[in-house]
Amino acid sequence: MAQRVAVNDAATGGASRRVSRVRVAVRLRPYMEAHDDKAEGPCVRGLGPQSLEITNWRNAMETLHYQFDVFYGEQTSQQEVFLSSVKPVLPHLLNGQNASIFAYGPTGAGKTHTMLGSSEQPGVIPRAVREVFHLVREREEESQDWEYSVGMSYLEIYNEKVLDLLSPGSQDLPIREDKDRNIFIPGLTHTPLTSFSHFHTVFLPASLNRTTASTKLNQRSSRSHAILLIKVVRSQQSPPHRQQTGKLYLVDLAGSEDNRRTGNQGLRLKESGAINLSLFTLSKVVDALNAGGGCRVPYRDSKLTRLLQDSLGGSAHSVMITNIAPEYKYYFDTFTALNFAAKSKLIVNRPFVRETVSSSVPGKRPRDEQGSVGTAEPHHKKVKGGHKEGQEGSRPSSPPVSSVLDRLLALEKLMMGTPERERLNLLKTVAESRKEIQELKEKQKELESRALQVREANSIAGPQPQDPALKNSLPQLHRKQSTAARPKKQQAVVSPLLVSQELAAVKKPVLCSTVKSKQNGEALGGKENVAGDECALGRDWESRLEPAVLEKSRQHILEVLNSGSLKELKALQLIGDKKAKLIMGWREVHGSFSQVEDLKNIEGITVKRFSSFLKVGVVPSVKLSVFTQKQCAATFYCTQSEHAVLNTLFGKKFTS
Ligand SMILES: Nc1ncnc2c1ncn2[C@@H]1O[C@H](COP(=O)(O)OP(=O)(O)OP(=O)(O)O)[C@@H](O)[C@H]1O
Repeated sequence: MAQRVAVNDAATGGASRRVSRVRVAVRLRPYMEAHDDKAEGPCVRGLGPQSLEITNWRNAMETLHYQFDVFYGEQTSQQEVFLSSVKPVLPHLLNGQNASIFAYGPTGAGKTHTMLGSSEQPGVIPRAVREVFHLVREREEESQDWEYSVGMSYLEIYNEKVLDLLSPGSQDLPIREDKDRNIFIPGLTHTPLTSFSHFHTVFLPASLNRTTASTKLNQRSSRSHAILLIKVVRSQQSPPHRQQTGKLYLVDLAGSEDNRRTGNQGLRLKESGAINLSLFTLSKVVDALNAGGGCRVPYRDSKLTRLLQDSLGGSAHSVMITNIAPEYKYYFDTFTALNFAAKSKLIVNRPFVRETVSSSVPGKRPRDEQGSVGTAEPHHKKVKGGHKEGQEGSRPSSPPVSSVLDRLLALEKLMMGTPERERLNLLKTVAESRKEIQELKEKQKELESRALQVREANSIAGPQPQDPALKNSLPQLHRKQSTAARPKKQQAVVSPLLVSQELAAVKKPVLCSTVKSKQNGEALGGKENVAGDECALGRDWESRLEPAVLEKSRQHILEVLNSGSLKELKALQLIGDKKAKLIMGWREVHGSFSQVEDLKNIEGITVKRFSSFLKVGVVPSVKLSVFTQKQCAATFYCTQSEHAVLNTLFGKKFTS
C-alpha cells in the first residue's frame, strides 16, 4: 500500500514552502450595442496593462481607479489570456502541485467565453488541457523513469446540488472530508484520458449536460457553477516508486444576478437565489481570509466554497479571471465584481508537493487515485515542508517547532524499554508535549498570517494617480449625468474604495473653505462633505488643543497600543475586534509602536481612518474642554462613528 512520505527540498526545489498570492486578472468584454438599450456608452475603460477606471456612482464627474495583476481590454484575444495567466501555472501540475483557474463576474460578462470559448476562439479549458498533454509528452521524452497518467472529472453545482456531468441523471453527490480533513466526492466519475482529442470526445457532450437557460441578460446563461478537474499522476518506475499527484481545477462560476434586471421568475428565480447565495458566501470566505488571525472561514456555508477551499487560502496556485461588461446596465454588478477582485488579490495560498511512495508494485494506485476521486486531497500530514490542509475555519498550518518536536521524539525513544509505570508517566509527558506543539503551531500560524498580511498590505499598490500623459491619450469615458442610481444596499456595503486621486485633490480647497466658513456657528453637514477629505480631517483641530493636553492624550493612546489587552484596545474609539487583533499581531511581529502614527501600517487603517481615530480618540479624552459644542460641530467634519461620539458627549443628536 502506498504511504505518504516526506518530500525533501531537493525534490521540490524548495517550492513546497513557497507562498503564492492569488493572481487576479480582469477582462473587459467588448461593448455590445445589443446590451445597451439606452445607448449610454461604456462606464468602464482600461488605463494600462494593469489598471482601469470606472465612473463613480457617487459623483458622475469622478472615476474610481483599480489596479490588478493584469487587465485585459476588449481587444484581448483568447490566446493572450491563456499565455499570460494560465500557461505559467500548468507546469506545477506535473510536479505534484495543485492549480486552479476560475472565472468570476456578473451574468453575461464573458466567463463562459473565457473558460470555454467557441470552436473559432477556444477558451482556457481546451487550451489548458492541450498544454497539459504537451507538457506530459515533453517530460516523458526527457526521462523514461517517470510515467504520467491524465484523467478528468467534471461536475456542476446546481441549486446547491453537486451533479456529475460525466454521468447525467446522477443524484446529488455528497461532499466528504477524510480523516485528514481533505475534501473529496465519493462516486464522482473519473475518466482516464489518453490524448487531447480523447478529452474532446468526453468533455464536449458532458458540457452539454451543464444547466443553461435564457435570461433577459444572456441568451445562454449558465445556471450552475461548473468545475472541471484534470488530474495528473506521475509515477516513478524504479524504486522508491515515488508518485506525485497534481490537480487542475478549471472553474466557470455562474454569474451574480440582479433579478430586477434579469426578470427572473419561478425556477430561474430559485436558481438565481442559489447562485447569489453561494457567491455571497464566496465573498464572506474572502473577507475572513483577509481578516486572518484564526478567524473562522465559512467554507462550509456553501458547496461552492467547500469545493474551492483549496483554491482560496489553500494549497493551490490560483488565478482568478474577473470578467466585466462595459455597458451601464451592468454598472453595479461591475462595481461589485471589481471590489471582490480587489480584495481577492490579498489572499495567500501555500502550494506544496503531494507525493507518496509505494512499497508494493509500481502502478498500484493509492486510495485517492482509485475511485473516490473528485476533489480528494492527499494526506498532507506527512508531507514535509508543506502544510496540513487548511481545516474548516482555519488556514493551513505551519510545520511544528523543531525543538519541541525533538523533545517529543527523544521521549518516544526513551519509552522503548522503560518499565510500565514510568512508561505511563512518559506517555503523559508526551501527551502534554503534543498539546504544547499544537499550541505553538497555532501561535506560529497566527503570527505568520499576520506578518503576511502586513507584508501584503504594504506591497500591494493602492490606487495610483493617473498619469496625465496617459489620460490625455485615452478617449474620455462617457459619463452618465448625475442621475446615477443609488446602489443596492448590499453593494454599498462592499467598500473599496479607490477614489480618483486627482479629483480628490481638486476637491480639497472647496472643503477647506467650507470648514472655515462654517466655523461661526453652523454645524457642518451635507452629503458633499462625507467623501472623506484630508483637508477637513487635517490638523486644524489639533492646533486648537493645548499641546500638553494633546501630547498627554497621544501618550495614553500609545500606551494602550503597546500594552493594552484586547479588551483595552477595543475600548479605543473606532477600534473594533478585527483591528484590535491586527494591532496585537503587529505588536508581536514588530515590537512596540514608537508613535501613534505607526497605526497606519496596520491593514485597513488608511490615512483618513487614522485621522478620524486620532480625532475621536484625543478629543473625548480631553473632554472637549477647549471646544464649545458649536465650535466642535463646526470644526469637525464627522463620520458616522464620530457622530456617535459627539452625540454621546453632548447628549444631542447631530444630524450630519
Ligand atoms: N471577450 C469577448 N469577445 C467577444 N464576445 C464575447 C466576449 N466575452 C463575452 N462575449 C459574448 O458575450 C455573451 C455573453 O458571454 P458569456 O455567456 O460568456 O457570459 P457569462 O459571464 O458566462 O454569463 P452567465 O453567467 O450568464 O453564464 C456571449 O455571446 C459571448 O460570446
